[in-house]
Amino acid sequence: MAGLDDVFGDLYASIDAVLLFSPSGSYYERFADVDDLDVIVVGTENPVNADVFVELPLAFDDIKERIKFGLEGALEQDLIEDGDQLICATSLYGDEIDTVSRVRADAETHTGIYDLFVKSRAEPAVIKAVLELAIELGKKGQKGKPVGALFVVGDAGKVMNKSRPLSYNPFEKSHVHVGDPIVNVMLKEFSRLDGAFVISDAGKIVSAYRYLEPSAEGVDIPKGLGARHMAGGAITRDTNAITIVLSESDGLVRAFKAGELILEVDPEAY
Ligand SMILES: Nc1ncnc2c1ncn2[C@@H]1O[C@H](COP(=O)(O)OP(=O)(O)OP(=O)(O)O)[C@@H](O)[C@H]1O
Ligand SMILES: [Mn+2]
Repeated sequence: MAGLDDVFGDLYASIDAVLLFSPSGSYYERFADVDDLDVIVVGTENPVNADVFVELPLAFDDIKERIKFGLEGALEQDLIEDGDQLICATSLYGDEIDTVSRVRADAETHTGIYDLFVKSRAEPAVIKAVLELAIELGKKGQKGKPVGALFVVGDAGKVMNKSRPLSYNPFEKSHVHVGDPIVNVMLKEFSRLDGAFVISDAGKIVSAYRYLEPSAEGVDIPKGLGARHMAGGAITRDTNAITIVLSESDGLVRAFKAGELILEVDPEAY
């Protein structure tokens, strides 16, 4: 009788590496005995202490996004090469790995999502904290109503030079950083009001209520989005900041870098 290997064996025949998405310790250890196999662990954290690790900024509910980010990170770190045949083992239905996909590494589908976190001026942890905040704000809104918000992260001096205050700056003399629970409450309160938050490379909140005045020439943002997104996109071309924008109208969180839309996530999925 033919075994299942005859059918599913093609899936893992002559692959170049295995990407394990958030494996448990025991699952990861089972790969130690497999000869000549490159194992890459991908996840928001690395509790198994894998030497070869790609960090995800988010758990990515959408499996395609998760794999895309993992591959992009692995390519950037030179762990895999364009054209490599890979097995991605991840979880779809629960916490355990239950899904195996065979994919080909394609350097051309580069979205910039890995660069956004790892190669921006601001610290990756700061960008991640702001992204989480925007997602949380998008999920809950302000007293049940949808809210919009614009966070400019990194290169704060230049961003301040390309913007002006709309109101008094509640962060003027404070030394507060993103990620601090108190700050999250404050930011949510202030996000009801106009303008942008300006955050430094290290996560210090420099200002709220900034009206951005970048040159928007040649900046392309998706149709249907307005001034907040235009300003949010354009400031990332004029400076080395990245922006995270929560839309009041469609509820999505978007990230821009170098004038390009890099990431679009639905807060409801997290
Ligand atoms: N240049 C700017 N700098 C900072 N904030 C801005 C700027 N332009 C607009 N905003 C803010 O964005 C808010 C919404 O503007 P608008 O509806 O035109 O943007 P949008 O891109 O459609 O965003 P949304 O999807 O949230 O509606 C404004 O009320 C204002 O607070
Ligand atoms: Mn609008």
